[in-house]
Amino acid sequence: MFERYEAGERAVLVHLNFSREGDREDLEELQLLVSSAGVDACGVVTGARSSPHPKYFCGAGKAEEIAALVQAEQADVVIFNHALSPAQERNLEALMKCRVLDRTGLILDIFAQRARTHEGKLQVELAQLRHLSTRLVRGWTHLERQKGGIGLRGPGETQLETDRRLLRERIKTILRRLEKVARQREQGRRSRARREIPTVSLVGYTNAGKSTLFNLVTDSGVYAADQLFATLDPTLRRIEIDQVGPAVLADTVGFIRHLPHDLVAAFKATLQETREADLLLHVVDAHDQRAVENIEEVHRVLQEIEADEIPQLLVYNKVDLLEEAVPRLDRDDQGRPIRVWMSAQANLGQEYLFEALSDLLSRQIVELSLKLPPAEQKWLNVFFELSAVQKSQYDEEGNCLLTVSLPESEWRRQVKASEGRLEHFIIQ
Ligand SMILES: Nc1nc2c(ncn2[C@@H]2O[C@H](COP(=O)(O)OP(=O)(O)OP(=O)(O)O)[C@@H](O)[C@H]2O)c(=O)[nH]1
Repeated sequence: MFERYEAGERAVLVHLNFSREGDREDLEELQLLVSSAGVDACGVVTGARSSPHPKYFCGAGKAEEIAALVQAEQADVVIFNHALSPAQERNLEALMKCRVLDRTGLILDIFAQRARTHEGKLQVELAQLRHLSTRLVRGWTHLERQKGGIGLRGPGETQLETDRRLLRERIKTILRRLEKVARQREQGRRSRARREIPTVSLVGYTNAGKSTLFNLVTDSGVYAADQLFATLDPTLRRIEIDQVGPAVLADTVGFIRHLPHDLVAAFKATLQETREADLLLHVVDAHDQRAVENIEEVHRVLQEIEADEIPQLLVYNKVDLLEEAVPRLDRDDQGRPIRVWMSAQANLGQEYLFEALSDLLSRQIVELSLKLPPAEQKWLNVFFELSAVQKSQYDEEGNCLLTVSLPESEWRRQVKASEGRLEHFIIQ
């Protein structure tokens, strides 16, 4: 993984409006991302365009304006709140005489700073190398060799061919290692399923307070900071829940608007943990004016990664910042917990969270009687693997009569895997 980061660098931010809706927020988010990277924004250039310009992304006049600001402010880097093509980046760097970074590059740098686990680091490096491989061109890297810092792209142009080969080899090695890590993780997941330990995943918009909540609940030292993406890797801890016993709590990376799609793919394994969860704790910053939009955005992403059918508990965090709200647990008409109001930082309302966890997870075990015809008895192995079989016997026709007990979410997953057939074998 590259160490490309230097705190205290001065950046000029560029944000162009292509449509009116949401523009202001996008710029705010860029500013958050930049401060999260430890960079000082020394100027902002905004503008409007109907479509990107092929040479500089912005128009030539706007590019001159940015270059003048870079000069006046002695900026180290220019950060575009957009996706630039490699050619645009090169053209801009030649004109600005400083490093130019696009939104993907910036987010990658933040990921690189924050990755802690082996798998997370490999994923970040892979995404960085892929981003870099499209940008490794003759006559371009001279600027990067002068000094370190964000946006440093790597090897020099005289080494171009060697660099390309090394890059390909490195990518292959990382892919092999990632495969191995994924296999190990899958084994871990299976053995958890065998022991029937439920998994609870924290999800939520970035900066909602997931890591703080994770620390409070598990009493461990996961890094929490008032910065975006303080969490990159799913961090797993065991917790004890009344009437349920042990459960695994997973902290995951925060969601963000307009996360470049190739980054979502790069972090698929990070999100994998979320897909396999029995329950999602959807943490919301109750004090954020955009709380409702953030909830919608998280739902949209969960849908994208096919985690939207997993039961969810909304955790409205940071109630200490609200005048009217007090820690409490809201239930629906059937008495099912739907919302917890608490403060992870001020340690308020933790008991409501545990009450809801106990209630939701103990409700989730289903017990079913099934009659599997001879042609469908591979399912017996599946249920044995999951330690779900309570009783099994055969009748004269060779049907297997069995009673299974397993988490509702696991049952739903198996029904899906059987394309719905399993449901026809239930006997009342
Ligand atoms: N006032 C207040 N601040 C909180 C509370 N919980 C978390 N914070 C603060 O909110 C900021 C973000 O918290 P994190 O726990 O890092 O948030 P996160 O959701 O894990 O963030 P990402 O890793 O970016 O996804 C930190 O400065 C916390 O101290 C709370 O209950 N009240």
